[in-house]
Amino acid sequence: MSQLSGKVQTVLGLMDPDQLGRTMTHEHLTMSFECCYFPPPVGDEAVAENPFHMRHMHWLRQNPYSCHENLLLQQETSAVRDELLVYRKAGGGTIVENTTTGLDRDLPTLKQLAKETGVHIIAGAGYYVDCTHTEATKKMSVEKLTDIIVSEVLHGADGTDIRCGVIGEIGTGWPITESETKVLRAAAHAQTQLGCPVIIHPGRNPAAPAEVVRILQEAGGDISKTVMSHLDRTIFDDGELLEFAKLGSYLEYDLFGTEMLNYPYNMEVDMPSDCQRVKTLAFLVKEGYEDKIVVAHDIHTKNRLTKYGGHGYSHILKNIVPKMLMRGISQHQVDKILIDNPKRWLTFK
Ligand SMILES: CC(=O)NCCS(=O)(=O)O
Repeated sequence: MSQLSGKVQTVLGLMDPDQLGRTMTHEHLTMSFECCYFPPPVGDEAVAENPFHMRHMHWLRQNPYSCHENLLLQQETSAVRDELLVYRKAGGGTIVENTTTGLDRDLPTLKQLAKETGVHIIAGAGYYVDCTHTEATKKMSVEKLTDIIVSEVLHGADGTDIRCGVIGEIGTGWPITESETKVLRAAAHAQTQLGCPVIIHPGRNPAAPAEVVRILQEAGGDISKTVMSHLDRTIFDDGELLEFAKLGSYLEYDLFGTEMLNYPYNMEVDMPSDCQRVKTLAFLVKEGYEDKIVVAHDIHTKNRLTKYGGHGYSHILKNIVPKMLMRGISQHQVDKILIDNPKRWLTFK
């Protein structure tokens, strides 16, 4: 038994899991999403240069990835601080900050935000998707990658003594690349050593989540301590969703607040509305998965902050919870989704 056993690890240190409270399991507070810039539609280049005006709000919601400045969430620490204070007032306790290597992780800023706002912040270890892996990362063995991830949890990351409390979001695409496969194996090996939670960003194909689970399992990973993120843009068929749910990971709906007509990274996808997300949660609850659901907003662009007319980090607590209750999810089940499930997942074995 390690000293982490039975605890959760925030950027301010070890904590009793009962202190977590309501938890968003997938957010970003400071990061860059420049790696995923997507050119604007032809004719919209001028708007993309300077979209932060009321008249461009709709454009920005529809094309969030087509404006370089919108991808620089790390420029908004002051606005994020204000939002976290609102989150606390709205009854929020904890945020799992999923920024890993490749997305400009900034642990000192996370620590400062935790101190200033009283929100518990849990930082992520490991690597984002292949296009952000450096040549050095791509050359590393699984053993070396494992050592780095373990060290980020036990000793601190990015040259600091600030420790990560979760592995991920580990980034994967579709098909999963060789380098991403090595990182997945390393995440599984590190999880075996540490008994810690893991969270995955799957590729944008309905088969991607199950393939990730297969690779993790083969490497000895604990799927019951793993969250599969972004299911709202990945699996659309109820039958396929139930097949995936049987594999035993936590099922994360983490794009609450995102409403867009065209999802640029996969034009086949019709991004669901929040009402459709709630309907899917109610379906999963009815099918017996209330102990496996977790939720979040995955804020990763500026336009989703309230400062820019977005929904902010309190949208689920303020607007989605009442809708869940209206659609037949009980208060007890809501508490499982917001408190009990994240707590179980985040507690080191
Ligand atoms: C930061 C991040 O990876 N967000 C997910 C964006 S996606 O469009 O759902 O893949």
